[in-house]
Parts: sequence; structure tokens; C-alpha cells
Amino acid sequence: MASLLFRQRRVSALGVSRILQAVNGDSFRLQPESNCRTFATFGVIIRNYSSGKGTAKLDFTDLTRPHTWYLNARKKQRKVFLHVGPTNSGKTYHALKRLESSSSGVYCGPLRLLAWEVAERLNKARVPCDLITGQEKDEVDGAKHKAVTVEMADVTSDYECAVIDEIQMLGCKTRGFSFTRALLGIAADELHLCGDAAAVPLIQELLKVTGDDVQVRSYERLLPLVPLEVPLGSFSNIRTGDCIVSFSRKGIYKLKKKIETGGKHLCSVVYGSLPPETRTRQARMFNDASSEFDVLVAGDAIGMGLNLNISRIIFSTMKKFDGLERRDLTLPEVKQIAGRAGRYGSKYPMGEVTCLDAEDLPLLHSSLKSASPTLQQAGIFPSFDFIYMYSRLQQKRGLYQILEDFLENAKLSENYFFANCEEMLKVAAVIDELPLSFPVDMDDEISSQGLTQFAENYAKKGLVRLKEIFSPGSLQVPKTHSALKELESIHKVLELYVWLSFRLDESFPDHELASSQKAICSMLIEEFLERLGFQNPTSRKLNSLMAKKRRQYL
Ligand SMILES: Nc1ncnc2c1ncn2[C@@H]1O[C@H](COP(=O)(O)OP(=O)(O)OP(=O)(O)O)[C@@H](O)[C@H]1O
Ligand SMILES: [Mg+2]
Repeated sequence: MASLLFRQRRVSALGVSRILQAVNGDSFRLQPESNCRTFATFGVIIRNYSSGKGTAKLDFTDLTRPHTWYLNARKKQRKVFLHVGPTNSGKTYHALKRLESSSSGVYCGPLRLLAWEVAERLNKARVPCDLITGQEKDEVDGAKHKAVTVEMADVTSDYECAVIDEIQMLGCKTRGFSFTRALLGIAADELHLCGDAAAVPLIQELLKVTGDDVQVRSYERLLPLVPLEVPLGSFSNIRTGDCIVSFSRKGIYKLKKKIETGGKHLCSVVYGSLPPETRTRQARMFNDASSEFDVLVAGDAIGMGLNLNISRIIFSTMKKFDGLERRDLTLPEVKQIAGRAGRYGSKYPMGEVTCLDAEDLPLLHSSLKSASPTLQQAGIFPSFDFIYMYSRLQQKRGLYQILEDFLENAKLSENYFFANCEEMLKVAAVIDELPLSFPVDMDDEISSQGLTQFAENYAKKGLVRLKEIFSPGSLQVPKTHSALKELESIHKVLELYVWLSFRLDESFPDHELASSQKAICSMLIEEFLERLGFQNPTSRKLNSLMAKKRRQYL
């Protein structure tokens, strides 16, 4: 049967070997990247093959045994260590100690900032370590270690030691499947999982079928975290080491401006849609005790695992908009964010946490007292090989329809739920209209226009040149918030170009230009951040101080 498919449909040799494995009752081997980004590239393949008729014998919608997708990992009997406990209890520290002493290894974290923190730490300890995230590849000579964002975890390599941080994220609706993939798929002799105790029963259940040896290690918080009885009340009560949290971009800038116009403090800001390199520099400025940027204003991008020099967390609100509605923060969200205060090893002997308004204090206090609810299910999303093979059995055309149909028919075991595929379906709809596909933030108008333009040019000419957006004469620091937002979007388009130039370098030859324009773009954003809030005449001294600091961190 496999050779028939091969002749009829030009399936690659690798494809044939996979079909043979399936026919023989074996499993598929996953591609290293089964995430939204590679999803787009697979769109092309699926469209090319979607008219195929195959055999009804194979059921590609049967996803009830995901552990069998990872042959490399299943060849090992992994020693799995579950490091669990509250925030700031040394879970990651102990896992990293082991990673540092291993001959090869990988750290997988939920945030770019965390991967960056780990790469820096290992390199400092003279363990060469690559940094690999969705946006960048920073390779170090002779590195046998990698720090990656979990979506970039490679399940085809062998490691002595692997760490998956914030493992409770496997219950996350959108990103959980990448944690599950890393959990089941990383081929390491030792696998260290760090996170909340709420994930323990589920992980034990998921790993019953893998033959791995699982041990649980529990930790206690290293420094006290004190929920305050009084709210912040007034901004004049802000002090060095404070981190004030808001969940909207607008809210973050409002707070920064309010605090800085008081004339006593300079604020670093960290939030999700800032370019990653900007986020890193802002966090570094705040963490540096000799820097004048002594207050942090942050979104939930600081909510996990990070070690920042925060003495007190102040929630400006206990509600956030989650894409659908404005809702109360969940218990794990409150605990994670509050847990950034008073990190062991920072200059503060304990952490404090409070709210801006008194009415929010009861929710804060009750959340910190309660245990997080036990996780019931882990996210899952199949390899694109599955969807590709499924597409061959369908009469339907178009990636969107195939994907929708696949999601409807897929069978899961009770321990898993399907990842939220809305974003993928949106990309699929665009792919169906275009001759090529890209990874892109479809909710961002400028980014999706960038996608369309790149795709059209690629289809027409096979070559996409990048025009210079920022020339020395046209450099302008944004003056308004909408101009800033536009710059953030342009940064995303340039990032997309860089991503493509890594993969299709002949068609996207302006890699250098895109990289340098990207750097200028983030510099302009940072310039805006540093100018904000200093329009009053008394701030001239601070302004020149800021300029000096900025030079130091660029
Ligand atoms: N035994 C130790 N010796 C020295 N420093 C330690 C030790 N344990 C933890 N630390 C330091 O304490 C800080 C908090 O530790 P870590 O990041 O491991 O906490 P965590 O339990 O992973 O917290 P979170 O849940 O927020 O991720 C880190 O800066 C870490 O380097
Ligand atoms: Mg940690």
C-alpha cells in the first residue's frame, strides 16, 4: 500500500517510512516543531495533497495514544523528577543545577525572558548554551546545551538532561499542547519538571503509559511573601523596588506616566507586545541596582518564574480582559504574579504584595491562601503528519475545511483536551486564499497586511525585496500611542521577514536590512518609553541621566 501511495502522490521517502510504520502498527515520529509557526508551512503541503484518496484502514483521527508518537523518547526509560512547590522555592534552581552539570541538555520555558535568563546563567557558568526562541537563534560555539521557549523544543535529539519549567502550563488552553509535546516527546535520560503541585496527579497519570520512573520532590518558599492589609492608595507611596501590574497596554503607560511625573522614580516597562529585545533590556535595567530605573510597570509577561529585584507587587487591578470578557484574575495568575516579590538572592529579605485599591484586597488575600485547583486534562495537538495523512483521505479541499473536519472527528483519551485552534483556523483561511503561508499575528492589521504583500510578491516574482522603512533622515520617535502601536506592528512584520529569510533565503534576500531595521524599530520604541512622562521642566536632570543609562544598555 505504501508504494502505491508513493507512486500516485509523490510522497517522500520519509513519508513512506512513516506510512510503513503506521501499517505495521508502529508510531509516527513527530517533526521537531509542531506549533503554530510550522503549521502555516504545512498548509502548502496539505493543499497540494488534499485531493488524494487513501486507504480507509488507517484512522488518523485516533489521538488516544499520544505517547506513541515519540519513538526517540520511548526508546529510553526516563528518570522524571517533578520539582513542585510555591513560587520562589528553588524548584527551577535545583533543576538548573542538574542541567548545568550534565554533558548535554535543554531548558524549555514558557517565556522568552526565562529562556534568556537561563542561557545567560549557563554561559556565565562556562557551560556554552544556545538561546533559541520563535524570534531568534543565538548560537554559541561548541554548545551542547540549549535554552528554548517550549514551542521550539526538539523532540528528535537525545539529551542527558532536560528541564521543562512551569509544567502546570500543560493545562493552558492555547499553549498547553506544546508542554504536553515536550513532556511526552523529549528524549532525555533525566527529565526535570518544575511547577505547581496542582499538576502532579495529571502528570503521574499521563506518564503511567510511558514506562518512565517518576519521583516527586516538594519545596517550601525560601522567603516570606506578605500580603499587606492596606492598599497603596496614592502614587506618592510608590518606592524603589515596586512593581505595579496592569493588564492593558494603555494602563501600563498611564501608570508609568503617573509615577514618573511625580519626579522621584524612573520606570522600566515589560509587557507582551513589546519587541522581545526591548523587554529584555527593560528588565535588565530594572534589575541592575546601579540603574536609576527603580520601579517596574508590567503586564502578565512577568508572571512566571522570572527573578527580578522586586520588593513589592502592586496590582493596579484584579481584572483582565482575556479576549472575550473582562474577568477576575484566576487563583494561579494571582499567585504567580505575586510570587515575583522578594526573590531569594535579591536584595530584599521578604516580598510584599498589595493592590492599588482597597476593594481588591479581599480577592488578593483569599487567592494567596488557597491551593490551586488540581489539573484535570492536558492540551494536545497532533503532529502535522497526522493532518497531512488525514487530508489525503478527504474529498474536501482547502486547509480550513480539512482542519475543521479533523478537529470535529478527532478522538482523544479523557486525560487530554484539544488545543484552542482559533488562531490556526484564521491562518488556514488566509492560506486558502493565497499561494503561500506564513506565521503571523492575524489580529494585528499591519502584520496581516504584511503577510498578504509578502505572499503576493512571492507568488508573482518568487522574490520579495524589503524596502528601507527607517533611513537616517526619517528616524522619528513616536509621539503618540497609536504611532507606538504602529511601530510594534512594523516590528512584527520585520520579524516575519527575518523568519522567512532564515528559511527561504533566496526569495527573501534582505536578511541584513530586515535585522537592522528591526533593531532601529525597537530602539525607537525604547526611546519613546524613556521619554514618556518627562514633559515637565523639572525633569531635565533626569532626562540627561536617562540618556546616559540608555547608551549603557544599548
Ligand atoms: N539553594 C539555593 N542557593 C542559592 N540560590 C538559590 C537557591 N535556591 C534558589 N535560589 C535562588 O532563589 C531564586 C528563586 O529560585 P527559583 O527561581 O528556583 O524559584 P522557583 O521555585 O522556580 O520559583 P517560581 O515558581 O517563581 O518559578 C533564584 O534567584 C534562585 O537562583
Ligand atoms: Mg521557577
